[in-house]
Amino acid sequence: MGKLIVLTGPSGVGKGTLLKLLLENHPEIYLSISATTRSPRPGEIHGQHYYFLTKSQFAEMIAAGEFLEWAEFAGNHYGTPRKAIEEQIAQDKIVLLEIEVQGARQVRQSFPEAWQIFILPPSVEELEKRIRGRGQDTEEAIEKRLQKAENELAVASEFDIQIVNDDLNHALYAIESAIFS
Ligand SMILES: Nc1ncnc2c1ncn2[C@@H]1O[C@H](COP(=O)(O)OP(=O)(O)OP(=O)(O)O)[C@@H](O)[C@H]1O
Ligand SMILES: Nc1nc2c(ncn2[C@@H]2O[C@H](COP(=O)(O)O)[C@@H](O)[C@H]2O)c(=O)[nH]1
Repeated sequence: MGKLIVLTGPSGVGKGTLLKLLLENHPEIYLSISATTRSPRPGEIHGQHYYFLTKSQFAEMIAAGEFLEWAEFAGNHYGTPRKAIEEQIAQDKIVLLEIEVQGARQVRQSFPEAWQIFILPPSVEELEKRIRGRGQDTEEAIEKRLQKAENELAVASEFDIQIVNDDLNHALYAIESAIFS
């Protein structure tokens, strides 16, 4: 059987940036594509970055039990489609989820053998700088995400390992060591 790795942590901490580098180094890793009711950001493609769904399509998937986990985050819904994950794990693959904290907690319940990595910012000030610097969210969305971050950072110790994303390459190396050692 393969293994399930969960990358979690507050919005803007650099999960997506680290993931991209990780997949460049290890193309054999299968990255789960989430569903969301959020609108696409410029350049985001349906079926590649997310499955962009309407609220009713998302609700239908919940009702049909098609999510491994799902959560409401900063005004939108996000969920991990179950089928692809189960298929890839059955094929012995390393499967990676990049999800927020409530979803990661659900995975802990349903998939206790999953290895959960929490990414921390060097400071809250730096986290805010990164979310703002990304320049892709409205002021309202940024405020919601920063508020959420406070509670998320408080539970970092629940997860198997905590990695500070200060220097990008150091953080990447720490993730690779956690997954492959
Ligand atoms: N180590 C780092 N040092 C400086 N800037 C960084 C670092 N890692 C990521 N960033 C920058 O921080 C911003 C947010 O990164 P990213 O979008 O990867 O965060 P995220 O955790 O995936 O956010 P979300 O959960 O909202 O998708 C980006 O502009 C990225 O270039
Ligand atoms: N619980 C889940 N969280 C998810 C999933 N896919 C992404 N996310 C997390 O949502 C926030 C916001 O993402 P953004 O793309 O709008 O910036 C971020 O923390 C993601 O990790 C999912 O399937 N389930």
